[in-house]
Amino acid sequence: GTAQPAIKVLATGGTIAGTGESAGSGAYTSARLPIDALLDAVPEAKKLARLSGEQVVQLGSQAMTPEVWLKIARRANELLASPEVDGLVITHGTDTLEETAYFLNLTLRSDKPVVLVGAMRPSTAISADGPANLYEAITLAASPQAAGKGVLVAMNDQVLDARGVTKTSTTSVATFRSPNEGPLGSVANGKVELMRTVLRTHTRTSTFDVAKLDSLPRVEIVYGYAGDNSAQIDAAVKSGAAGIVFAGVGNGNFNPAVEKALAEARQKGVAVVRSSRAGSGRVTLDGEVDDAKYGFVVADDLNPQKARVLLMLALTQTQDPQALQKLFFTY
Ligand SMILES: NC(=O)C[C@H](N)C(=O)O
Repeated sequence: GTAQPAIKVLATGGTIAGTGESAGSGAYTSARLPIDALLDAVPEAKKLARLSGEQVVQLGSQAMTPEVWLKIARRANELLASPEVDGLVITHGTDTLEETAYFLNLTLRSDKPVVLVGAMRPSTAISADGPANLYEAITLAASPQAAGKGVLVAMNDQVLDARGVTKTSTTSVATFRSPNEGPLGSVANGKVELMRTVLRTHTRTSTFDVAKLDSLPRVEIVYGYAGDNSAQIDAAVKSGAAGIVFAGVGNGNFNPAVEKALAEARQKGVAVVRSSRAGSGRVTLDGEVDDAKYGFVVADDLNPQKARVLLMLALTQTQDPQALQKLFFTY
């Protein structure tokens, strides 16, 4: 028969590599088990693919940074360029998994499958979800159906796209959802069923190039609320941020004090993107805000943390509000 696909598993830490003192308690430390121990927990996966592991970093994803995104992206691009590698699985903490997934979706230059996976329960827990999730991620990465769809996430039997996926529960194993478009399909019992595809630009046809980047422009997220006094926006501008993503109320809205502070930020050359704290839906150009007047950009349906990822990369190409807006309608 045909040779099994060669799947490389890159490990970065998270609860999937976590261990606790006892199976029944919630207390544990993430990012402790090495990649070999994760693979040893799913011997069945050897029937699906020729597997090899590599530890890239070892951290709880609450400690993830843009520098580490760049490191993972560079290593992933090297591996994807090799004829010896047919697909990648990346183990990752769930807290910021969506940000790394979207960053890689914008910066990996390949049609080969790339699947991120994590766990909500540490390896020592009763009904740890890590081994099943890892088995499903390997199943997905070994499937031709996963090719050309951008970076994917496999968790709890679902396949989600990097752009849409977000963590919605602090503790549930069903934490990952795509609130606007839903999952792409399912992966369970060794079978992949994808029901839709991804139309926004990603991976191979993305124009963002991490090969020449040592760092990314700093972008702050500011959260809107009733009675918002703009203090956080002023602080972000004063600290020298290149951009601000405003997690506005409703359709990316704000009160007059915030409007004034964001207008002043624009005058100082700070890029301003309006996203929403609402959790789903898109921020539109035709709502209550005159974006053209100030040179604000709308995040479309990217949540604030995803909008920040795109703005960091977009600012490496342009600072022009119209060009930035075009990127937010493309990726
Ligand atoms: N479930 C998890 O993986 C949570 C952990 N704090 C992390 O993101 O690394």
